[in-house]
Amino acid sequence: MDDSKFLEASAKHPIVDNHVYKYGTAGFRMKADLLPGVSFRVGLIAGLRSRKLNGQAIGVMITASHNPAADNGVKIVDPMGEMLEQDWESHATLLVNAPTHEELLETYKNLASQLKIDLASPGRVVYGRDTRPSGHSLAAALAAALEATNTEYTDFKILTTPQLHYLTRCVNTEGTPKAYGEVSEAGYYNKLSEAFVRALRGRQIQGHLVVDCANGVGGPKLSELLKVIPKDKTGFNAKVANDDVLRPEVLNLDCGADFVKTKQRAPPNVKPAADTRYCSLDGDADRLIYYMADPEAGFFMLDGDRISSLNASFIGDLVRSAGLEDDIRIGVVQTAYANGASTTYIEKNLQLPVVFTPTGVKHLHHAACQFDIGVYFEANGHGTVVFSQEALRVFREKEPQSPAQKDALETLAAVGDLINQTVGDAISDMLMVEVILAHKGWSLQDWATTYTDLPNRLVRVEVANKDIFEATDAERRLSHPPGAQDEIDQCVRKYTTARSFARASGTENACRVYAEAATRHEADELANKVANIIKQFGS
Ligand SMILES: CC(=O)N[C@H]1[C@@H](OP(=O)(O)O)O[C@H](CO)[C@@H](O)[C@@H]1O
Ligand SMILES: [Mg+2]
Repeated sequence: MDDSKFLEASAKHPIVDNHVYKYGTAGFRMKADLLPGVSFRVGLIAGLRSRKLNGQAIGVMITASHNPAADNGVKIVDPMGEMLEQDWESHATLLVNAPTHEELLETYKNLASQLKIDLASPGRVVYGRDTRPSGHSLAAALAAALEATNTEYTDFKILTTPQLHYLTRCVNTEGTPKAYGEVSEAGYYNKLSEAFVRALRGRQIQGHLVVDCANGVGGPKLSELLKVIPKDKTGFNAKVANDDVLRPEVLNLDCGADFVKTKQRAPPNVKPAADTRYCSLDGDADRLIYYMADPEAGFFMLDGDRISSLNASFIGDLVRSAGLEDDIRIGVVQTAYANGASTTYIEKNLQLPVVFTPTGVKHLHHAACQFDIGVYFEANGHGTVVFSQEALRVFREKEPQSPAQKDALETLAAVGDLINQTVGDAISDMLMVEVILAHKGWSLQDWATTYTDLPNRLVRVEVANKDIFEATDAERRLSHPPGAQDEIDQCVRKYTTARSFARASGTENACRVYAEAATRHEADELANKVANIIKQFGS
């Protein structure tokens, strides 16, 4: 490695003084003007990680998802499309915070020797970005680090986050028995479209679907996909809404999955009509929320918990029809934010085990991989279904004993291709929901009647230092500060069926309080009481 080349490139991409950076749940995410130096340094760490993993390609995605247009973020993707391994988050934090260019070079070399990485060995990085205007210069800063360290790279330009995860896995499995797909954006569309047709098995999708794309990257990408989906074979009639990517100021503004979930209403420019299905993606197309205008209830939302239980119900039935119920273990993974009614429905009605993990999809994904088929979604609509290699092999190779078994096995194999195995993917999840509704012959109303949500409230509480709040038991209880959990427990005990917890956010300097109770009034009251406890302990 050429030290002077390294220092010269680094000097052109300084970090901003007096700012402490931390690799969090969503990588490094903040105002875009703080990020060029960070992006450069992420290039360094991605190159190191690739070299550590024998030259397998590492992915980097430049996006700030549902945040405003002025923000951006840089996130690292491991070879199979998973989130960066946890130990490496602290390496990334260490490297990004090196105060001078010389100290950066020293930290880089120290990390390499500590982790036994040969800096002369080949490294490879692939990257993409969402539609934010700042993405272009952040990609250039990333490329500068890759150039300076002789790391091979491919710029896949504008992509959804899940597309970048898909491509990372494709690059690393190309030409092997585990080949995940063709290494191109077109390959992604063809794979989804083909699996969609196969999963429908001749069924026609009824009615219309309006897709709010949050004025983000999902808009143009969904339009590309719709060009290759055969309408005659699927009946799929989707209209793309909020797909203006030329005006950055409208990105995620009064639209998108995060807006719909947190405001519990449709985007003002989408006026739900009866008999039409609606869904919203977020700014980088990895979250999905469905909704409708119910003739009686008005606006009605079908969130990540509903998408999760719909998938679990469908896949559970298929596994039974295929005669595989004794061979394949299906499990559902949720966080403490999942509505208690969904958990009860999955355990009691669907008879499937539910496991809880801390917030953040990396935790859910990991837990889901412990099952042969693991279904995981956060309530906010981010999630997917993961199939073990063994399960996929059984679907292909098991000798069917009846036409019904054959049908179920073929549907399961198609579903395995349709669902993005690398990460939650709003576009792939949406096709999956459409397939399931077509199979069940369900409208959104039918889907909505599976269970009734418990009234709930989520409150954000500003505190001086959120880090004094430490959680345990899948973040359902506070271990610190001492005494806080006792007070929460006392509060909750005053209600007959209620649940509440508080935790420090992993993405913002604040705490979140969640409460669930038998009535709307009780849920609000409990959330406010617990929020007050957090304020007291946090001041
Ligand atoms: C209650 C909630 O929705 N929390 C979100 C939010 O995490 P916090 O750690 O709560 O800030 O952002 C995460 C990243 O997008 C997402 O995984 C998570 O579900
Ligand atoms: Mg997102």
